[in-house]
Amino acid sequence: MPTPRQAALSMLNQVLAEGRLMSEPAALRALEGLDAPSKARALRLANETLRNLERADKLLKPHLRKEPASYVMNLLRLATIELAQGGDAHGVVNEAVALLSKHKKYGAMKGLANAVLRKIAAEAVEKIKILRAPRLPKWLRGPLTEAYSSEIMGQIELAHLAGAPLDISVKSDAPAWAEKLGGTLTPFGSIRLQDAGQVTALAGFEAGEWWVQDTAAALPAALLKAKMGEKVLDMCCAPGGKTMQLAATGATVTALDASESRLARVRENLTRTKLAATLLCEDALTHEGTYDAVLLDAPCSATGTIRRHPDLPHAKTGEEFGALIELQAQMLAHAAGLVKSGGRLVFCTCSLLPDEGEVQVEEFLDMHPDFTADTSVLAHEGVDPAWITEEGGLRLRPDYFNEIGGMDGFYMAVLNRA
Ligand SMILES: C[S@@+](CC[C@H](N)C(=O)[O-])C[C@H]1O[C@@H](n2cnc3c(N)ncnc32)[C@H](O)[C@@H]1O
Repeated sequence: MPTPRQAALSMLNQVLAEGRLMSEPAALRALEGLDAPSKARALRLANETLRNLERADKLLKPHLRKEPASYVMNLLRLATIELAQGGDAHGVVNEAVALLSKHKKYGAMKGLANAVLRKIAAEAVEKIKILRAPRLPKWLRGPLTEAYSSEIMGQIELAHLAGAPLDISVKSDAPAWAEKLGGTLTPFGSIRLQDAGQVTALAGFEAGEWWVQDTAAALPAALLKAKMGEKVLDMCCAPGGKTMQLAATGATVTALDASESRLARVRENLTRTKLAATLLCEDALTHEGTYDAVLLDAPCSATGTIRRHPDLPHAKTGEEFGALIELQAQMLAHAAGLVKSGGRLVFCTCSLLPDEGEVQVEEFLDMHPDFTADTSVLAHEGVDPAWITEEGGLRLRPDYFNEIGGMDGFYMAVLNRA
Protein backbone atom coordinates (compact mmCIF):
# COMPACT_ATOMS: atom_id res chain seq x y z
CA MET A 1 0.00 0.00 0.00
CA PRO A 2 1.40 3.46 -0.86
CA THR A 3 1.90 6.13 1.78
CA PRO A 4 -0.10 9.36 1.33
CA ARG A 5 3.09 11.15 0.18
CA GLN A 6 3.82 8.41 -2.36
CA ALA A 7 0.25 8.63 -3.69
CA ALA A 8 0.50 12.44 -3.84
CA LEU A 9 3.77 12.16 -5.79
CA SER A 10 2.20 9.74 -8.23
CA MET A 11 -0.70 12.16 -8.79
CA LEU A 12 1.70 15.06 -9.31
CA ASN A 13 3.61 13.06 -11.89
CA GLN A 14 0.40 12.27 -13.76
CA VAL A 15 -0.65 15.93 -13.83
CA LEU A 16 2.72 17.50 -14.56
CA ALA A 17 4.34 14.86 -16.77
CA GLU A 18 1.31 13.21 -18.40
CA GLY A 19 -1.11 16.15 -18.59
CA ARG A 20 -3.86 14.21 -16.75
CA LEU A 21 -6.45 15.69 -14.42
CA MET A 22 -6.46 14.21 -10.92
CA SER A 23 -10.11 13.23 -11.39
CA GLU A 24 -9.26 10.93 -14.33
CA PRO A 25 -9.48 7.20 -13.53
CA ALA A 26 -5.80 6.60 -14.38
CA ALA A 27 -4.73 9.28 -11.89
CA LEU A 28 -7.16 8.12 -9.21
CA ARG A 29 -5.53 4.69 -9.31
CA ALA A 30 -2.70 6.27 -7.28
CA LEU A 31 -5.08 6.34 -4.28
CA GLU A 32 -6.03 2.66 -4.44
CA GLY A 33 -5.60 0.82 -1.16
CA LEU A 34 -5.58 3.98 1.00
CA ASP A 35 -8.16 4.45 3.75
CA ALA A 36 -10.33 7.61 3.69
CA PRO A 37 -8.10 9.81 5.91
CA SER A 38 -4.94 8.80 3.97
CA LYS A 39 -6.70 9.51 0.65
CA ALA A 40 -7.74 12.92 1.93
CA ARG A 41 -4.16 13.60 3.07
CA ALA A 42 -2.68 12.52 -0.30
CA LEU A 43 -5.11 14.77 -2.17
CA ARG A 44 -4.39 17.67 0.15
CA LEU A 45 -0.62 17.29 -0.36
CA ALA A 46 -0.97 17.09 -4.15
CA ASN A 47 -3.41 20.02 -4.31
CA GLU A 48 -1.27 22.24 -2.07
CA THR A 49 1.82 21.48 -4.17
CA LEU A 50 -0.05 22.33 -7.39
CA ARG A 51 -1.44 25.56 -5.91
CA ASN A 52 2.06 26.56 -4.83
CA LEU A 53 4.05 25.12 -7.74
CA GLU A 54 5.62 28.41 -8.84
CA ARG A 55 6.62 29.08 -5.23
CA ALA A 56 8.11 25.59 -4.83
CA ASP A 57 10.25 26.18 -7.89
CA LYS A 58 11.41 29.57 -6.59
CA LEU A 59 12.38 28.06 -3.23
CA LEU A 60 14.24 25.20 -4.91
CA LYS A 61 16.04 27.18 -7.62
CA PRO A 62 18.96 28.53 -5.55
CA HIS A 63 19.77 24.97 -4.46
CA LEU A 64 19.73 23.25 -7.85
CA ARG A 65 22.43 23.78 -10.45
CA LYS A 66 20.04 22.50 -13.11
CA GLU A 67 16.51 21.19 -12.95
CA PRO A 68 16.53 17.40 -12.40
CA ALA A 69 14.29 14.88 -14.20
CA SER A 70 10.59 15.53 -13.61
CA TYR A 71 10.14 12.62 -11.15
CA VAL A 72 12.90 14.00 -8.90
CA MET A 73 11.72 17.59 -9.35
CA ASN A 74 8.14 16.69 -8.41
CA LEU A 75 9.34 14.82 -5.33
CA LEU A 76 11.36 17.89 -4.29
CA ARG A 77 8.38 20.19 -4.97
CA LEU A 78 6.06 18.04 -2.88
CA ALA A 79 8.48 17.96 0.06
CA THR A 80 9.29 21.68 -0.28
CA ILE A 81 5.66 22.77 0.03
CA GLU A 82 5.02 20.43 2.94
CA LEU A 83 8.09 21.89 4.68
CA ALA A 84 7.09 25.47 3.82
CA GLN A 85 3.68 24.83 5.36
CA GLY A 86 5.27 23.72 8.62
CA GLY A 87 5.44 19.94 8.03
CA ASP A 88 7.66 17.90 10.36
CA ALA A 89 11.13 18.31 8.79
CA HIS A 90 12.49 14.95 9.93
CA GLY A 91 9.51 12.99 8.56
CA VAL A 92 9.26 14.92 5.29
CA VAL A 93 12.97 14.74 4.42
CA ASN A 94 13.40 11.12 5.46
CA GLU A 95 10.44 9.91 3.45
CA ALA A 96 11.46 11.89 0.36
CA VAL A 97 14.96 10.39 0.55
CA ALA A 98 13.57 6.90 1.16
CA LEU A 99 11.21 7.20 -1.81
CA LEU A 100 14.03 8.29 -4.07
CA SER A 101 16.44 5.61 -2.88
CA LYS A 102 13.91 2.94 -3.94
CA HIS A 103 13.72 4.35 -7.46
CA LYS A 104 15.62 2.26 -10.03
CA LYS A 105 16.70 5.13 -12.22
CA TYR A 106 17.05 8.03 -9.79
CA GLY A 107 18.12 6.24 -6.59
CA ALA A 108 21.58 7.76 -6.87
CA MET A 109 20.12 11.23 -6.43
CA LYS A 110 19.06 10.62 -2.85
CA GLY A 111 22.15 12.42 -1.53
CA LEU A 112 21.28 15.53 -3.51
CA ALA A 113 17.66 15.38 -2.37
CA ASN A 114 18.75 15.04 1.24
CA ALA A 115 21.11 18.03 1.04
CA VAL A 116 18.62 20.25 -0.80
CA LEU A 117 15.69 19.45 1.46
CA ARG A 118 17.67 20.02 4.64
CA LYS A 119 18.45 23.54 3.42
CA ILE A 120 14.82 24.05 2.41
CA ALA A 121 13.67 22.83 5.85
CA ALA A 122 15.72 25.56 7.50
CA GLU A 123 14.35 28.47 5.46
CA ALA A 124 11.11 27.65 3.57
CA VAL A 125 8.56 28.64 6.25
CA GLU A 126 9.90 32.21 6.25
CA LYS A 127 10.83 32.49 2.58
CA ILE A 128 7.47 31.41 1.18
CA LYS A 129 5.75 34.31 2.95
CA ILE A 130 7.32 36.86 0.65
CA LEU A 131 6.66 35.05 -2.62
CA ARG A 132 3.79 36.28 -4.80
CA ALA A 133 0.67 34.21 -5.44
CA PRO A 134 1.49 31.84 -8.32
CA ARG A 135 0.42 33.05 -11.73
CA LEU A 136 -1.71 31.06 -14.13
CA PRO A 137 0.08 29.77 -17.22
CA LYS A 138 0.26 32.25 -20.11
CA TRP A 139 -2.35 30.49 -22.31
CA LEU A 140 -4.97 31.17 -19.65
CA ARG A 141 -3.61 34.30 -17.98
CA GLY A 142 -3.48 36.16 -21.32
CA PRO A 143 -7.19 35.99 -22.21
CA LEU A 144 -8.29 36.43 -18.59
CA THR A 145 -6.14 39.53 -18.09
CA GLU A 146 -7.60 40.95 -21.27
CA ALA A 147 -11.12 40.26 -19.97
CA TYR A 148 -10.67 41.49 -16.39
CA SER A 149 -7.45 43.65 -16.04
CA SER A 150 -4.15 42.65 -14.46
CA GLU A 151 -5.21 43.95 -11.04
CA ILE A 152 -8.27 41.70 -10.95
CA MET A 153 -6.18 38.84 -12.32
CA GLY A 154 -3.94 39.21 -9.25
CA GLN A 155 -7.00 38.98 -6.98
CA ILE A 156 -8.24 35.89 -8.80
CA GLU A 157 -4.81 34.27 -8.38
CA LEU A 158 -4.87 35.05 -4.66
CA ALA A 159 -8.26 33.33 -4.47
CA HIS A 160 -6.84 30.30 -6.31
CA LEU A 161 -4.00 30.09 -3.81
CA ALA A 162 -6.38 30.25 -0.85
CA GLY A 163 -8.31 27.14 -1.98
CA ALA A 164 -11.98 26.65 -1.15
CA PRO A 165 -14.13 25.92 1.89
CA LEU A 166 -16.88 23.28 1.69
CA ASP A 167 -20.31 24.54 0.61
CA ILE A 168 -23.51 22.62 1.14
CA SER A 169 -27.00 22.93 -0.36
CA VAL A 170 -29.87 21.63 1.77
CA LYS A 171 -33.30 20.35 0.84
CA SER A 172 -34.82 22.78 3.36
CA ASP A 173 -34.15 24.85 6.48
CA ALA A 174 -30.61 26.02 5.76
CA PRO A 175 -30.31 28.11 8.99
CA ALA A 176 -31.08 25.10 11.20
CA TRP A 177 -28.65 22.88 9.30
CA ALA A 178 -25.96 25.58 9.42
CA GLU A 179 -26.22 25.54 13.19
CA LYS A 180 -26.25 21.76 13.41
CA LEU A 181 -23.15 21.45 11.20
CA GLY A 182 -21.29 24.34 12.84
CA GLY A 183 -21.25 26.32 9.60
CA THR A 184 -22.31 29.77 8.46
CA LEU A 185 -24.64 30.89 5.69
CA THR A 186 -23.14 32.50 2.58
CA PRO A 187 -24.92 35.60 1.25
CA PHE A 188 -26.53 33.32 -1.41
CA GLY A 189 -27.87 31.05 1.35
CA SER A 190 -25.54 28.00 1.11
CA ILE A 191 -24.03 26.50 4.25
CA ARG A 192 -20.27 27.01 4.45
CA LEU A 193 -17.86 24.91 6.52
CA GLN A 194 -14.33 26.26 6.69
CA ASP A 195 -12.80 23.00 7.92
CA ALA A 196 -15.16 20.17 7.08
CA GLY A 197 -13.10 16.99 7.53
CA GLN A 198 -14.67 13.84 6.11
CA VAL A 199 -17.89 14.85 4.32
CA THR A 200 -19.64 11.48 4.52
CA ALA A 201 -19.25 11.49 8.32
CA LEU A 202 -21.14 14.79 8.77
CA ALA A 203 -24.66 14.85 10.24
CA GLY A 204 -27.39 14.57 7.63
CA PHE A 205 -25.20 13.16 4.84
CA GLU A 206 -26.41 9.59 5.07
CA ALA A 207 -29.99 10.71 5.62
CA GLY A 208 -29.71 12.65 2.36
CA GLU A 209 -30.59 16.05 3.83
CA TRP A 210 -27.97 17.90 1.78
CA TRP A 211 -25.31 17.70 -0.92
CA VAL A 212 -21.97 19.39 -1.58
CA GLN A 213 -22.26 22.30 -4.03
CA ASP A 214 -20.25 25.49 -4.33
CA THR A 215 -22.33 28.54 -3.44
CA ALA A 216 -21.87 30.02 -6.94
CA ALA A 217 -22.91 26.71 -8.54
CA ALA A 218 -26.14 26.81 -6.53
CA LEU A 219 -27.26 30.11 -8.03
CA PRO A 220 -28.31 29.10 -11.61
CA ALA A 221 -30.98 26.62 -10.45
CA ALA A 222 -32.14 29.11 -7.80
CA LEU A 223 -32.57 31.80 -10.49
CA LEU A 224 -34.63 29.41 -12.60
CA LYS A 225 -37.24 29.54 -9.81
CA ALA A 226 -38.83 26.20 -10.66
CA LYS A 227 -42.31 25.77 -9.24
CA MET A 228 -44.24 22.75 -7.98
CA GLY A 229 -45.61 20.77 -10.92
CA GLU A 230 -43.70 22.66 -13.63
CA LYS A 231 -42.04 20.60 -16.36
CA VAL A 232 -38.31 21.30 -16.17
CA LEU A 233 -35.36 19.95 -18.18
CA ASP A 234 -31.80 19.73 -16.80
CA MET A 235 -29.91 19.34 -20.07
CA CYS A 236 -26.41 18.39 -18.85
CA CYS A 237 -27.08 17.08 -15.38
CA ALA A 238 -24.21 14.99 -14.00
CA PRO A 239 -23.19 14.69 -11.18
CA GLY A 240 -26.58 16.18 -10.31
CA GLY A 241 -26.14 19.16 -7.95
CA LYS A 242 -28.59 21.27 -9.94
CA THR A 243 -30.93 18.32 -10.60
CA MET A 244 -31.35 17.92 -6.83
CA GLN A 245 -32.07 21.62 -6.40
CA LEU A 246 -34.71 21.49 -9.14
CA ALA A 247 -36.26 18.26 -7.83
CA ALA A 248 -36.43 19.72 -4.30
CA THR A 249 -38.83 22.42 -5.56
CA GLY A 250 -41.47 19.82 -6.45
CA ALA A 251 -41.05 20.44 -10.19
CA THR A 252 -41.30 17.46 -12.58
CA VAL A 253 -37.68 17.13 -13.61
CA THR A 254 -36.17 15.39 -16.63
CA ALA A 255 -32.39 15.22 -16.32
CA LEU A 256 -30.14 14.07 -19.12
CA ASP A 257 -26.47 13.52 -19.64
CA ALA A 258 -24.47 11.91 -22.44
CA SER A 259 -22.27 9.95 -20.03
CA GLU A 260 -23.70 6.76 -18.50
CA SER A 261 -20.97 6.59 -15.86
CA ARG A 262 -21.60 10.18 -14.79
CA LEU A 263 -25.34 9.56 -14.81
CA ALA A 264 -24.75 6.78 -12.27
CA ARG A 265 -23.54 9.50 -9.87
CA VAL A 266 -26.81 11.42 -10.38
CA ARG A 267 -28.78 8.24 -9.64
CA GLU A 268 -26.77 7.70 -6.43
CA ASN A 269 -27.29 11.31 -5.37
CA LEU A 270 -31.04 11.19 -6.00
CA THR A 271 -31.36 7.89 -4.12
CA ARG A 272 -29.47 9.25 -1.11
CA THR A 273 -31.47 12.49 -1.00
CA LYS A 274 -34.79 10.70 -1.78
CA LEU A 275 -35.49 13.16 -4.59
CA ALA A 276 -37.06 12.23 -7.92
CA ALA A 277 -36.18 12.97 -11.53
CA THR A 278 -36.49 11.08 -14.82
CA LEU A 279 -32.95 10.31 -15.93
CA LEU A 280 -32.03 9.90 -19.60
CA CYS A 281 -28.67 8.97 -21.07
CA GLU A 282 -28.85 10.97 -24.26
CA ASP A 283 -27.06 13.54 -26.39
CA ALA A 284 -28.59 16.91 -25.45
CA LEU A 285 -28.45 17.93 -29.11
CA THR A 286 -30.94 15.25 -30.15
CA HIS A 287 -33.36 15.54 -27.21
CA GLU A 288 -36.90 16.59 -28.09
CA GLY A 289 -39.74 17.94 -25.98
CA THR A 290 -41.36 21.11 -24.66
CA TYR A 291 -40.68 22.43 -21.16
CA ASP A 292 -41.75 25.28 -18.92
CA ALA A 293 -38.09 25.84 -18.11
CA VAL A 294 -34.74 24.49 -19.29
CA LEU A 295 -31.43 24.61 -17.42
CA LEU A 296 -28.34 24.29 -19.60
CA ASP A 297 -25.17 23.88 -17.50
CA ALA A 298 -22.99 23.32 -20.54
CA PRO A 299 -19.69 21.42 -20.65
CA CYS A 300 -16.92 24.02 -20.45
CA SER A 301 -13.28 24.71 -19.61
CA ALA A 302 -14.13 24.62 -15.87
CA THR A 303 -11.68 27.50 -15.39
CA GLY A 304 -13.96 28.87 -12.66
CA THR A 305 -13.16 25.89 -10.42
CA ILE A 306 -9.36 26.25 -10.14
CA ARG A 307 -9.58 27.00 -6.39
CA ARG A 308 -10.72 23.41 -5.90
CA HIS A 309 -8.98 21.91 -8.93
CA PRO A 310 -5.48 23.40 -9.03
CA ASP A 311 -4.41 20.60 -11.40
CA LEU A 312 -6.46 22.11 -14.24
CA PRO A 313 -4.09 24.89 -15.37
CA HIS A 314 -1.13 22.46 -15.22
CA ALA A 315 -2.80 19.53 -16.99
CA LYS A 316 -4.54 21.50 -19.74
CA THR A 317 -3.23 23.63 -22.58
CA GLY A 318 -6.45 25.29 -23.72
CA GLU A 319 -6.37 23.41 -27.05
CA GLU A 320 -9.74 21.74 -26.57
CA PHE A 321 -11.60 24.91 -25.54
CA GLY A 322 -12.48 25.93 -29.14
CA ALA A 323 -14.52 22.74 -29.62
CA LEU A 324 -16.28 23.28 -26.27
CA ILE A 325 -17.24 26.84 -27.20
CA GLU A 326 -18.73 25.56 -30.48
CA LEU A 327 -20.65 22.81 -28.62
CA GLN A 328 -22.03 25.36 -26.11
CA ALA A 329 -23.40 27.50 -28.96
CA GLN A 330 -25.07 24.46 -30.55
CA MET A 331 -26.54 23.36 -27.22
CA LEU A 332 -27.86 26.83 -26.45
CA ALA A 333 -29.55 27.03 -29.88
CA HIS A 334 -31.06 23.55 -29.40
CA ALA A 335 -32.20 24.36 -25.85
CA ALA A 336 -34.10 27.41 -27.18
CA GLY A 337 -36.32 25.08 -29.23
CA LEU A 338 -37.25 23.06 -26.11
CA VAL A 339 -38.64 26.05 -24.18
CA LYS A 340 -42.38 26.68 -24.50
CA SER A 341 -43.67 30.12 -25.40
CA GLY A 342 -43.62 32.17 -22.18
CA GLY A 343 -41.05 29.80 -20.66
CA ARG A 344 -37.47 30.41 -19.57
CA LEU A 345 -33.99 29.13 -20.26
CA VAL A 346 -31.08 29.39 -17.82
CA PHE A 347 -27.65 29.10 -19.42
CA CYS A 348 -24.57 28.73 -17.24
CA THR A 349 -20.93 27.61 -17.28
CA CYS A 350 -18.32 27.28 -14.51
CA SER A 351 -15.89 29.20 -16.69
CA LEU A 352 -14.05 32.49 -16.36
CA LEU A 353 -13.70 32.91 -20.11
CA PRO A 354 -16.18 35.40 -21.66
CA ASP A 355 -16.25 33.22 -24.81
CA GLU A 356 -18.06 30.61 -22.71
CA GLY A 357 -20.41 33.12 -21.08
CA GLU A 358 -21.03 36.73 -22.03
CA VAL A 359 -20.18 36.18 -25.72
CA GLN A 360 -22.38 33.08 -26.01
CA VAL A 361 -25.42 34.91 -24.66
CA GLU A 362 -24.78 38.07 -26.67
CA GLU A 363 -24.63 36.02 -29.90
CA PHE A 364 -27.63 33.91 -28.85
CA LEU A 365 -29.78 37.01 -28.25
CA ASP A 366 -28.75 38.43 -31.65
CA MET A 367 -29.94 35.26 -33.36
CA HIS A 368 -33.07 34.62 -31.23
CA PRO A 369 -35.23 37.76 -31.19
CA ASP A 370 -37.98 35.84 -29.33
CA PHE A 371 -35.70 35.65 -26.24
CA THR A 372 -34.78 38.46 -23.83
CA ALA A 373 -32.36 38.45 -20.90
CA ASP A 374 -34.25 38.83 -17.61
CA THR A 375 -32.16 40.99 -15.29
CA SER A 376 -34.92 41.52 -12.73
CA VAL A 377 -34.58 37.92 -11.56
CA LEU A 378 -30.86 38.49 -10.90
CA ALA A 379 -31.74 40.65 -7.88
CA HIS A 380 -31.21 37.60 -5.67
CA GLU A 381 -30.07 37.78 -2.05
CA GLY A 382 -26.30 38.39 -1.99
CA VAL A 383 -25.95 39.42 -5.65
CA ASP A 384 -24.14 42.72 -6.17
CA PRO A 385 -25.86 44.62 -9.06
CA ALA A 386 -22.36 45.50 -10.34
CA TRP A 387 -21.95 41.84 -11.31
CA ILE A 388 -24.70 42.13 -13.97
CA THR A 389 -23.17 42.23 -17.43
CA GLU A 390 -23.97 44.31 -20.51
CA GLU A 391 -25.96 41.59 -22.27
CA GLY A 392 -27.96 40.94 -19.10
CA GLY A 393 -26.16 37.96 -17.54
CA LEU A 394 -24.35 37.56 -14.23
CA ARG A 395 -20.57 37.23 -13.90
CA LEU A 396 -19.27 35.61 -10.71
CA ARG A 397 -15.54 35.52 -9.94
CA PRO A 398 -13.44 33.50 -7.44
CA ASP A 399 -12.37 36.69 -5.65
CA TYR A 400 -15.97 37.66 -4.79
CA PHE A 401 -16.97 36.90 -1.15
CA ASN A 402 -13.22 36.98 -0.55
CA GLU A 403 -13.54 37.72 3.15
CA ILE A 404 -15.49 34.49 3.74
CA GLY A 405 -13.53 32.18 1.41
CA GLY A 406 -14.53 33.15 -2.15
CA MET A 407 -16.73 31.32 -4.64
CA ASP A 408 -16.32 29.45 -7.92
CA GLY A 409 -16.11 31.50 -11.09
CA PHE A 410 -19.42 31.19 -12.94
CA TYR A 411 -21.47 32.83 -15.65
CA MET A 412 -25.26 32.60 -15.88
CA ALA A 413 -28.14 34.25 -17.70
CA VAL A 414 -31.90 33.86 -17.46
CA LEU A 415 -33.45 34.06 -20.93
CA ASN A 416 -37.22 34.48 -21.26
CA ARG A 417 -39.08 33.32 -24.35
CA ALA A 418 -41.86 35.59 -25.64
C1 LIG B 1 -20.75 21.15 -16.26
S1 LIG B 1 -21.17 19.47 -16.23
C2 LIG B 1 -22.76 19.50 -15.54
C3 LIG B 1 -22.78 19.67 -14.04
C4 LIG B 1 -24.16 19.46 -13.44
N1 LIG B 1 -25.16 20.32 -14.05
C5 LIG B 1 -24.21 19.68 -11.93
O1 LIG B 1 -24.62 20.74 -11.47
O2 LIG B 1 -23.85 18.76 -11.19
C6 LIG B 1 -21.47 19.16 -17.92
C7 LIG B 1 -22.05 17.78 -18.23
O3 LIG B 1 -22.37 17.77 -19.62
C8 LIG B 1 -22.31 16.43 -20.05
N2 LIG B 1 -22.30 16.45 -21.52
C9 LIG B 1 -21.28 16.72 -22.35
N3 LIG B 1 -21.68 16.66 -23.64
C10 LIG B 1 -23.00 16.35 -23.62
C11 LIG B 1 -24.00 16.15 -24.61
N4 LIG B 1 -23.70 16.27 -25.91
N5 LIG B 1 -25.24 15.85 -24.22
C12 LIG B 1 -25.56 15.72 -22.90
N6 LIG B 1 -24.66 15.90 -21.91
C13 LIG B 1 -23.41 16.21 -22.27
C14 LIG B 1 -21.07 15.90 -19.39
O4 LIG B 1 -21.11 14.48 -19.31
C15 LIG B 1 -21.13 16.59 -18.03
O5 LIG B 1 -21.69 15.72 -17.07
